[in-house]
Amino acid sequence: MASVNASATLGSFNLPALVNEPFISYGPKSAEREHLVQALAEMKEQMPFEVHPNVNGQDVAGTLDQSQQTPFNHSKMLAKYSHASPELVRQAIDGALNAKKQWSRTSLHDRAAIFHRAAALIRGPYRYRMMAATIIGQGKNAYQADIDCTAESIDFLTIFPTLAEGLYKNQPPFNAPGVWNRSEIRPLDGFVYAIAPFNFTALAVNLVLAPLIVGNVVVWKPSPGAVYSSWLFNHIMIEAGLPAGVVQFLPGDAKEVTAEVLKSPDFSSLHFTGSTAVFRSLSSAIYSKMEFWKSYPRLVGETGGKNFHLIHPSADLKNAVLKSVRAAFEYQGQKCSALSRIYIPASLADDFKRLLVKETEALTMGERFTDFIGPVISRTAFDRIANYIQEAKYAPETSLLAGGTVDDSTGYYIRPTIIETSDPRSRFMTEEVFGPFLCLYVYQDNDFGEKLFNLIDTSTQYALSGAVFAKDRQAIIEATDQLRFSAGNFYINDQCTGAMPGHQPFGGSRASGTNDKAGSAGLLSRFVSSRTIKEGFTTIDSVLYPSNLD
Ligand SMILES: NC(=O)c1ccc[n+]([C@@H]2O[C@H](COP(=O)([O-])OP(=O)(O)OC[C@H]3O[C@@H](n4cnc5c(N)ncnc54)[C@H](O)[C@@H]3O)[C@@H](O)[C@H]2O)c1
Ligand SMILES: N[C@@H](CCC=O)C(=O)O
Repeated sequence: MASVNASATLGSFNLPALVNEPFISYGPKSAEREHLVQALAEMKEQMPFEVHPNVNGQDVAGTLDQSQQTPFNHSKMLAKYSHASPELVRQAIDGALNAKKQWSRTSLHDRAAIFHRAAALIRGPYRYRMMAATIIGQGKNAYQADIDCTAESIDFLTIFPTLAEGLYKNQPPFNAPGVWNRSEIRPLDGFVYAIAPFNFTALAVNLVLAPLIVGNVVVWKPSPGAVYSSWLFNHIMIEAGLPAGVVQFLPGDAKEVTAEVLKSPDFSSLHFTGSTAVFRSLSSAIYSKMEFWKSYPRLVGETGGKNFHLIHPSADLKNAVLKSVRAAFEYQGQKCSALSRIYIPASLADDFKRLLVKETEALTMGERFTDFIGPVISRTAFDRIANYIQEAKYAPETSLLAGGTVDDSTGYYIRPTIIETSDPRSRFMTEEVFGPFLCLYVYQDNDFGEKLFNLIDTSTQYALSGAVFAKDRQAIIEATDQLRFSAGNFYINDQCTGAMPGHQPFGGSRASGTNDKAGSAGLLSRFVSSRTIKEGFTTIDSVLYPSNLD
């Protein structure tokens, strides 16, 4: 019998106050830029690093036959790593279930202390190593890495304990005389399986931490495109005091690891972020054998998008253009929220396109601090996006406005590309590309209203992120109302990317996911299976009620 953690019984603690992690500028001549330059140089000197699965708190050495290249230069390896075998996956599940006996009894405040300690480690001694790992490994510039692996990761680490405390405090409002009703926030039966995407170090952090803070144990398959930053985060959690086995870090063949995980009847939840196709196939596999599981598995998945900007004739043109360029091309369009289709009124079209193209063509590509654009993540992504752009360039209904060229001689570079189409339901306006590709459609000003809203709402299967740009309040009111189900994150006169935990809880519905919102209390509640306790303080003298008496 595991011992009960005593500290919960010796005080009613308050968590540290929430402070949003500020962004760092990394401006010219700043001290932080110098630190980062040094960390990047050191990492390039030391790489490739060796990464192995980490099970029950130990690295389990295997054959280093996998590699994570840097997308800036495909001849350079950031890390060599080994895959978890099916046998190791089984050991990891057993170890996690064993670790759960104590972790599920550990008080929220002790779990929170580990989270806050990890936040302090990222804020302090690990900041520049995390930055360098995310920049070199995932192809980000300094700003994109900072908002991700430091600011957003730290925000998840500090906000989850506070959100969990809110769940804990959510107690039954009624107590009859002589009765005390209580809700106990138990973790799910079994273990949670987390599968992470490559594009945000912080999203892996979210996938692991949300189940963890409410007492679950997590078997985690990181993305092959983010192995090193993921390993580093796991290492930080261990250094912060996370007990062995609570998180099992399992880089591996996605299908093989998943097949092994789904052989365990103790699988209780899939926490997934990635493409719609993969989440759908996993959901089908899980739903197809419901009688096999010990409980009803919770499926939580945040997936793809075809995100829009709708420009009204009254919009501030410059603001709309500049934010559209950022939304479409920051991090090479490899954000699930990236702008990918834009609707422009005919009255603004010439000026809008002129400025849009000018600003896009001015963006430089490369590895320098001054470069806004970096490479796409991998050879597979490069080939897929390059082929897509080729098809878009030569389709009969399109014309190329900017970009359209690619270069994989050193890294996986694709010029930010803008295509105009005369067919608003063409595949270029409806399919996710997940790269630096923007499709533009010019509508007649008179069509702003039901006809256009209906087009935006029904032309794709996705409903992740979108924005309206207008000065006319009535236009804003109508768009906000009519596009209610077209985006889980809706922006007014702001770009459709850049959601931050605790500010804009993020997620979409329809084919974009289960919309449980990363970094929200709603998400935590998906990993909770509460127990209601009723305690009676009074005794009774008779079986009969007064209504039974003569
Ligand atoms: N909605 C969101 O919050 C959000 C956030 C980030 C990324 N995304 C989406 O993620 C996608 C890009 O990320 P990606 O390229 O890493 O996605 P992906 O679907 O290719 O991979 C995601 C994860 O699934 C694993 N995987 C792949 N095939 C699998 C299989 N058959 N079985 C089990 N696991 C499998 C991968 O190894 C990886 O760990 C885009 O579609 C993007 O929109 C969504
Ligand atoms: N928080 C992010 C989520 C991006 C998904 O990949 C954003 O909205 O930019």
